[in-house]
Amino acid sequence: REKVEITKEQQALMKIITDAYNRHQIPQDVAKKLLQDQYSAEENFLLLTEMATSQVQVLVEFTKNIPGFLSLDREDQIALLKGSAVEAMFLRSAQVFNRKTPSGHTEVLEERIRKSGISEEFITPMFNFYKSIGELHMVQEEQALLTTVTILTPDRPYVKDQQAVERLQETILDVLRKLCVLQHPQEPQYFARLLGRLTELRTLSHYHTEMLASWRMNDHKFTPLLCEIWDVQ
Ligand SMILES: COc1ccc(-c2nc3ccccc3n2[C@H](C(=O)Nc2c(C)cccc2C)C2CCCCC2)c(OC)c1
Repeated sequence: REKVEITKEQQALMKIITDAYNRHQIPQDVAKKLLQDQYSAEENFLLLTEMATSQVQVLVEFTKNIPGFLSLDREDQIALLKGSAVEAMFLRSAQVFNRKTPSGHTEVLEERIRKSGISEEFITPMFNFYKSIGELHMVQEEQALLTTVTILTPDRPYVKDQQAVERLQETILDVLRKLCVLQHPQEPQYFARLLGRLTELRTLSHYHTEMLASWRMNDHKFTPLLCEIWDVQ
C-alpha cells in the first residue's frame, strides 16, 4: 500500500485550521441549557436564532484563519459564507449532538429537540444526519477540515472565480484524505464516507427555510443577520 505522509506544510495548515476551529466555539453550551430546562416553542425558536446568529459571527472569524481565504475576491468571500452558513450550523449541531454527555443525557437532549417546536417531518432527516455524523467518530482535526471543505465549495451561488475556490478546497481535501487514511487505517473507504456526509448535509440544508416557517408558533422573528443569511422575512 502506498505510504501516506502528511508534509510539514500540511501539518502546519491543519494546526492553523484546527486551532481556529476550536477557538471559535460558541461561548455558552446550548446542550447544557437544553438539558437543564424544558422551554416553550417560542423560547426554543429564540434560542435557535440566537445560536444561529452567534454561529454566523463565529464562522466569519473562523474563515479569516483559512490560509488563502482573505486573498479571494471580497464578494466571493461573502458568497462562500452565505452559501455555507446553514450547512456549517448543522455540522456544528451534529457535533454538539454527538458530544459525549453523561449516559442518559443524549436521550434527554434528543427529547428536548424533538419537542422543541420543529415540525415532526424534519426530525427524522435531521437525526439521521446527526447519527450518521456520530458514527464516523471524527477526530477534531477531521471536524475542522470538513467544515473548511464545506465553506470552500466552489459552486455556491454568485461565486465568480470558482477556480480560485477550487484550488483552496483541493489543498484542504488533500490533507483531509491523508488524515483519514492515517486515522482510520482499517477503513480505506472512510474518506469517501466522510465526503458522502456533505451530500446529506446539503440535502438537509435545503429544508431549513421550511423548518423555520413550520416552527410551531406564530410570528417568527429573525435577527437582521439571519434575514441576510437565511433568506427569510
Ligand atoms: C434550522 O433548524 C434547526 C437547526 C439546528 C437545530 C439543532 N440541532 C441540535 C443538536 C444538538 C443541540 C442543539 C441543536 N439545535 C438547535 C441549536 O441551537 N443548534 C445550534 C445552532 C443553531 C448554532 C450553533 C450550535 C448549535 C448547537 C437547538 C435550538 C433550540 C431548540 C433545540 C435545538 C434544530 O433543532 C430543532 C433545528
